Amino acid sequence: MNSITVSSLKGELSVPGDKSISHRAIMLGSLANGLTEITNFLDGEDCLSTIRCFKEMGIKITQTKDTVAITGNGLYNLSAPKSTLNVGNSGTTARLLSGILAGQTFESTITGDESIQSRPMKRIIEPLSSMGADIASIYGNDCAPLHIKGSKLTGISYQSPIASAQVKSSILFAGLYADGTTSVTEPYLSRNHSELMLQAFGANVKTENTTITITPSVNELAGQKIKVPGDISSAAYFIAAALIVPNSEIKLCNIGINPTRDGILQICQKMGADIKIENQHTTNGELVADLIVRSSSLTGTTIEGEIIPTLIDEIPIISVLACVANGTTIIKDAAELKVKESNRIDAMVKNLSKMGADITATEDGMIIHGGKPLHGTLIDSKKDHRVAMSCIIASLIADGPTGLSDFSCINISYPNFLNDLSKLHSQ
Ligand SMILES: O=C(O)C1=C[C@@H](OP(=O)(O)O)[C@@H](O)[C@H](O)C1
Ligand SMILES: C=C(OP(=O)(O)O)C(=O)O
Repeated sequence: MNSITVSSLKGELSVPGDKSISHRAIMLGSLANGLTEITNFLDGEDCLSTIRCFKEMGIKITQTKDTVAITGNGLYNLSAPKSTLNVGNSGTTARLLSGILAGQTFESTITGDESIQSRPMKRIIEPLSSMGADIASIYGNDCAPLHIKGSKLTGISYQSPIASAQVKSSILFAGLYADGTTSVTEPYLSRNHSELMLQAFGANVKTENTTITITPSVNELAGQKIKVPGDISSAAYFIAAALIVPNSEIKLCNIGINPTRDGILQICQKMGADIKIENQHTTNGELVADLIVRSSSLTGTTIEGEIIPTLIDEIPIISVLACVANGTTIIKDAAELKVKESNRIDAMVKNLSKMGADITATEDGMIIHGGKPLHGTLIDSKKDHRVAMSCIIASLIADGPTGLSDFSCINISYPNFLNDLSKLHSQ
C-alpha cells in the first residue's frame, strides 16, 4: 500500500510530448522523402512500438536524448517485415499502420498484447476492404492478429458511424496510396492531428465541416522538423490534481490545446475551475499554450454529444473530478470507453465505488453524485494506464493508504508520471 500525503501542489511542469502526434510523426516521417527530426517525442511504450514496426520495415530511425531522426525513402520504399509486426498495447499503431500496409506491395501480419487482440478492428477492416484492401482478422473475430496483403487501392467516400480519429486516419493514410480522392465524414469531428501533419508534410488534405478529403499527388511527402506539444491527456492528471488538492497553484508549460482535444479545459471551466491559458502559439499547425491551474470549488455538469471525442481519453480523470464536485455529473454518448485498453466505464466505476464514491455505470457513460469523501483502498488498474493514473490522483485526496495493482502500465503513455507528480508536491 502506498500513501502519498499531499497538502498542496505548487510549481511548474512540462509534461511529455503528445502521444497521438508522436505516433503520426514517426509514421509520416517514415513515408516521407528525406530527414524528419522530431523533438519532445513521447518516449512511452506505445510510441516505441510504432518505431519498432517501422524499423522492421527497413526505416532508419535513431533516437538521442532530445531528438528522433528518421530517414524516410518515400511512400513506396518500405520493405516487407521479416516477422509479425507487434504493436504492443497501442490501438493507434494497429489501426493507422493497417491503413498504410493496405497500400504496400507486400504481405504483413499485425498483432499486439492481450488487450489489443480484443479491441474491435472491423471498424477499419470494412472501409479499407471497400478501398480494395485485402485485410482479414486471422481468427475471424474482427480483432488482431490481422493479415494484410498489399493491394491496389481506390478512393472512397466513407461515412463513419463513429467519431474516431483512428478510423479516419487509417482511411486517410490508405488514401495516400489510392487512385483518386478519398474522403471520410464523421458524425462529430475527432482529433485532427493526422490532417494537420499530412498538410505539414505536403499532402493535399482538406477539411469541410466533418468531412476530410485527401487527394494523392505526384509530389511525395517531404521530411519535416516536428516539435511535439506537451500531451493534454497527460496534463489532465495534474490539472485535476491542482483543482482538487487545496491551496494548489501550478503552471503546465507547452501543452497542446488543439480545439479537437481541449474538451477537458472546457468542461473544467464549466465546472467552475480556475484555469488561465497564456502564451498561445502555433507549432506545425498545432495550438500550444501554458496553463495556470488553481484549486477550485467544482460543480457537477452534463457531458455529451460533440464534445465527447475531444475529451474521450480524459473521461477517467473527469470522473474523479466529478466525485469531488458538488452535485451530479452525467456523462453520456461515451460508449467508446468500453473498447479502450480496458472497459473504462466499468474500471472507473468499480474503483471509485470501492473508494466510497456514489457512481453508477450506464450503457454509454456514468452518473456521479459528487461530494462523498474518498477512502484509500486496493485499486485494480486493469493494466490500463489512464485508469491507473486517474486513481493515483484520486488517492491524493483520499483518507488512508491506497494500493494499486499493475501500475507499470503507466509506461504506455507517461513513464515519468510519479516523478513529475512528486516534483509538484515537494515544492
Ligand atoms: O488517433 C489517436 O491518436 C487516438 C484516437 C482516440 O481513439 P479513437 O479513434 O478510437 O476514438 C484516442 O482514444 C486514442 O488514445 C488516440
Ligand atoms: C485509447 C488509448 O490509446 P490507443 O487506442 O492508442 O491504445 C489511450 O491512450 O487512452
